[in-house]
Amino acid sequence: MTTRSAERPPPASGAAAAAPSVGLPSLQQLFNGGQALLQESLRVAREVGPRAGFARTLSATKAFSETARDVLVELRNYQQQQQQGGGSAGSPFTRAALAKSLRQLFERLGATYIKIGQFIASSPTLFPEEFVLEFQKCLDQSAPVPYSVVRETLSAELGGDKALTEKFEFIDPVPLASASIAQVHVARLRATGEEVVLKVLKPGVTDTLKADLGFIYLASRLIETLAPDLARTSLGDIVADIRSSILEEVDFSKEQANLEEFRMFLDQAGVTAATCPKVYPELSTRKVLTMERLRGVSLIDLEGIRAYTDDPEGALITALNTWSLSVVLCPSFHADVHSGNLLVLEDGRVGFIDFGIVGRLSPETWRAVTEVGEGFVGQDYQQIAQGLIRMGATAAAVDEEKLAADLEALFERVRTLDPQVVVVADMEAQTAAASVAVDEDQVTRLLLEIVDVASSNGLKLPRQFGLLIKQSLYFDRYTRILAPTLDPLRDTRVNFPKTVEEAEVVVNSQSGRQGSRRRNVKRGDIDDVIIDVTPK
Ligand SMILES: Nc1ncnc2c1ncn2[C@@H]1O[C@H](COP(=O)(O)OP(=O)(O)OP(=O)(O)O)[C@@H](O)[C@H]1O
Repeated sequence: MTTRSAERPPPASGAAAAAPSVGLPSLQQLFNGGQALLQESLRVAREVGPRAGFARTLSATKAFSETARDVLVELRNYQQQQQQGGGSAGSPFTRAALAKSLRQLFERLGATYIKIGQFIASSPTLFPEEFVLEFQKCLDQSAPVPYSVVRETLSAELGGDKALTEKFEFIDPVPLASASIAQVHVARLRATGEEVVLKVLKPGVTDTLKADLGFIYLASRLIETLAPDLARTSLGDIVADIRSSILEEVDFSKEQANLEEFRMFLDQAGVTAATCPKVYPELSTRKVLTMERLRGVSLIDLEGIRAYTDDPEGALITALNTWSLSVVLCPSFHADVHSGNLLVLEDGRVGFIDFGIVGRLSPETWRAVTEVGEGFVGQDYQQIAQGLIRMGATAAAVDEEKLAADLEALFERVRTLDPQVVVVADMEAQTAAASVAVDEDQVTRLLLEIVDVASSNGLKLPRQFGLLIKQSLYFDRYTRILAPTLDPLRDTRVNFPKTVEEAEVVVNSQSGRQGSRRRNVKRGDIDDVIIDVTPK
């Protein structure tokens, strides 16, 4: 991850920086900004290249016109209903309707925009509720590319056809999974007979990303130039954050590093009941990630889990303990523990997969999170309020008492939430999937409520906090499914270490070892920045 300052585009020479507090830019500012923009445009155009840029423009035009057509149809239906005196159709002019059209457009625009959609979905501290909820539905399933194309990438990345045949005894031409950016194939290593999976970047993704991100960057600069007021809402920061987060996901060497970091943490903490795929660095590049295949079932597949362990509750506690220990002891934490990424393996261990999105916390934020956690355990809402105030950014003083009261009311509601949103064990696969979707939607709604309480009290919370809480809420849901009678905050089998020292005590008591297992944690270059989207 990068810091905001490292990624932030340089200010247009004078235009944005010297913007007046209200009104239109002066001619001189427009001239300066325009010049800078022209230079940027030429640079981006050079980076993208004429072919990629042209092809992208064509496909984007098609996506825009399809979406415009859909919006027009909705508009016509709405008008007809209004004329007939009916009123069941929702107005196409609401923010929710706009969010829906935008989500459909993003799906049509493909990889970059699907990733942006996912970024919006996971950033309730940044975007309005309607958009966060709508973009949860952003589908990341795309048609698989033919194996011959995947094979070309594998060959180019791993040393040619001959090397492929030497290294792999078998590569399954039918993909295990296919998403917008990557496709996953099962394979077997010739040398050891080990079963692996190959996560392969789809061809053309990088060109599309360059073209799209270049366009988005230029659009944000154009807005900054034309509307200096908006420039002061940190638009550049948001674009920079989106850009760095997307680029991280398509560079598999980053995911490799995240996996290795997590494995090292498991090893040093002596965790044996959970694992993540081992990476084969000699068979991995920026476009190909070769890793151990984990065989198992999703953490919410209660019936499937029972085939591997007679203690589903124990599996959940292992997942929970491992994840919370990693937040404290590992430089990064898994920031996408949705049900497809947490497995119960055939040998009963818990498997974490997909480390494309990770979070990192600065020491300050971690201290504040600790305070919030302590307050939560002791139901001390004053303390939770203090922690939130410490980690957030405020323009004016926050009324601590009122924030504490609002939080108490919110958590009361959370506790009494309808617990019947569970996946029934013997459901047909499709029905089960639908239930889970509802479940994940609830998780997001809860998070939005917390963010809402904070912002209605004048607090802006860092994006990393949103990521952290979202994972906690996922675990809360899994508890309702796997261990409805478990109270994680009071059960002595569940550990929530609040500091590195406490985490080490947990580790030592589990392993019977003494001494410090503290990693050389570098938390200084963390990007838990607060991005302010409110016009000042
Ligand atoms: N190490 C592994 N062992 C077994 N299956 C795996 C492994 N890695 C990935 N898969 C399978 O491939 C699918 C896609 O992998 P992954 O989640 O890493 O890709 P992704 O592009 O980030 O997908 P998504 O956006 O759905 O999370 C997983 O849901 C899982 O079914």
